Amino acid sequence: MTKELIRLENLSKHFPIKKRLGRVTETLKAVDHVSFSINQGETLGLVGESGSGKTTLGRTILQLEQATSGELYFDGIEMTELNTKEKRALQQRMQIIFQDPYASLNPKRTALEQVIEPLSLQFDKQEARQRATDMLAKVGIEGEAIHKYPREFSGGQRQRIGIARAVVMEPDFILCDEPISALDVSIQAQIINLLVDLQASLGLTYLFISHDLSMVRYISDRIAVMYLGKLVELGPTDKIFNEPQHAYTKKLLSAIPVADPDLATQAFNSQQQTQLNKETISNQGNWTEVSLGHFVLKEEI
Ligand SMILES: Nc1ncnc2c1ncn2[C@@H]1O[C@H](COP(=O)(O)OP(=O)(O)OP(=O)(O)O)[C@@H](O)[C@H]1O
Repeated sequence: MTKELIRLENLSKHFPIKKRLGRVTETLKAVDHVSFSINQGETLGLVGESGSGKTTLGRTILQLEQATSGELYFDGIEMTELNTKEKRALQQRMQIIFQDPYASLNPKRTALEQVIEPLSLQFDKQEARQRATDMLAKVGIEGEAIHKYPREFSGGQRQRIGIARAVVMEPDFILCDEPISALDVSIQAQIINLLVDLQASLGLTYLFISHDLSMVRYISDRIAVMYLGKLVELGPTDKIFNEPQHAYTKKLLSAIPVADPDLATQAFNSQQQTQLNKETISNQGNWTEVSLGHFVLKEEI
């Protein structure tokens, strides 16, 4: 049975823009009244051109940014109202995989130490070491390699360590923020396959941000399209690619080479999934459901 893990209702994140004499004269609406839900075990692809608000939205969901307004539910709990201790407890269940694994890893720590670190608060030394070693093996870093430093690994191997570090905490949700865009094309598919395997074996839920629409198409059950801080279209992957509705989505898709249709394998169409998102979105007005689970913003931006 499908279970909703994350729900956003009218979530906004605005940044003040300081102009003359340090006075706030304008606001940048990086995320503007965004509503959708993500189900357990699902991969929701998040696309949009640079600056459309994808990373800010992801960071706000993880509570690394404080929402300006709106509601954010994680496993049924409204997160924006929690105190720091309660928030931390929930944040353990959410992790992030960054674009640049080199920047996110500590250059002075070995692969094993990097993965032990988040475990050390929760487990004794021996248990943390065993769990870290097992997780590294799961992502393909084994034997003497676990004692090497980030600079001694290739980009793909470093991303494997970054993934091990995120997954070892047994999270429910992972924000994958451009996890392959810094890697060689030849390595990208391996990392994507690793993410897919881990999702299947551990029941992970992904919000997958990427500029690479072919990859988003391959990995995502549904796709959300952002434009200037707003969600403009949301639907099953095949609908977004084959029958895009919003002018911006059409433009975005027309800018890429036609992706291999064989890659679009995971259209996500369960009735229940549709109902959950219908409820969330229909509250906001101004949306049309063009086909089952496929929503388009009516207003012009
Ligand atoms: N801390 C901040 N302070 C002020 N403005 C910010 C901050 N973080 C992001 N922004 C602005 O918010 C807007 C959305 O940025 P964001 O990084 O979320 O977009 P994005 O879609 O992820 O872009 P990219 O694909 O290039 O990563 C941009 O105009 C950005 O300059």
